[in-house]
Amino acid sequence: MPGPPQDPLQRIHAVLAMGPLVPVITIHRKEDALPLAEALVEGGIRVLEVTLRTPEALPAIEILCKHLPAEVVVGAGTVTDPDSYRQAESVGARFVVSPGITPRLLDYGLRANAPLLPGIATVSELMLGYELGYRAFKFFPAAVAGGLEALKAMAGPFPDAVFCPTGGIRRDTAREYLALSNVMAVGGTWLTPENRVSESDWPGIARLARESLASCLS
Ligand SMILES: O=C(O)C(=O)C[C@H](O)[C@H](O)COP(=O)(O)O
Repeated sequence: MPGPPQDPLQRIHAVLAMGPLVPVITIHRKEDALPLAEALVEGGIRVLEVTLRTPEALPAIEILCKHLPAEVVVGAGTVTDPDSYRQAESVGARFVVSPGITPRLLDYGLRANAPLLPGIATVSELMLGYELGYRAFKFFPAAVAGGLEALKAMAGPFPDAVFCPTGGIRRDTAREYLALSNVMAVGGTWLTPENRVSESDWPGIARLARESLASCLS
């Protein structure tokens, strides 16, 4: 049997194929990282994106990579330049998500250990990535950048491009995005509501994940 794909451009497809829902997580208290992630995993989530928006993010990624089961993939979000990309890789991030693209970021992603899911909001941005060989993109901010109709339109000229729309997606709209043939997964913060995290309501987080997955897969 062939092993896992070596090319970062293919490896990001393998990450997106692991689970249809990607929680976008911001960690404010380091001690929340593991119980929060374990609750999501208990609810059926297999891919986690921790945003590099707080000083706790890198230590949190390191903790999660060390303690979560190997079948759970932890990546870094809000990566905007090669320096933060390198930092994310150095703590074990298995993939990297950017909200947008820059030439330096796209170039680094071609050589990186952790594959890149580059963020695009327009066809021209998609084409910049496409020209370098990227075929999987974060579509951000999905709801305001054209939502379902934009993704349907992109399938015409770019039938082999796949997307993880993120931004403004909630439990009731996730299902509609996932029904599109070019959407492999959807991301969002709705899976980790701030009030439940601050109250350490881990059973509530697990339940929300389970219910969201069930409503997307039914
Ligand atoms: O930080 C990044 O790299 C981003 O691209 C932004 C996140 O994906 C959105 O903040 C999702 O937020 P919601 O719209 O609340 O689901």
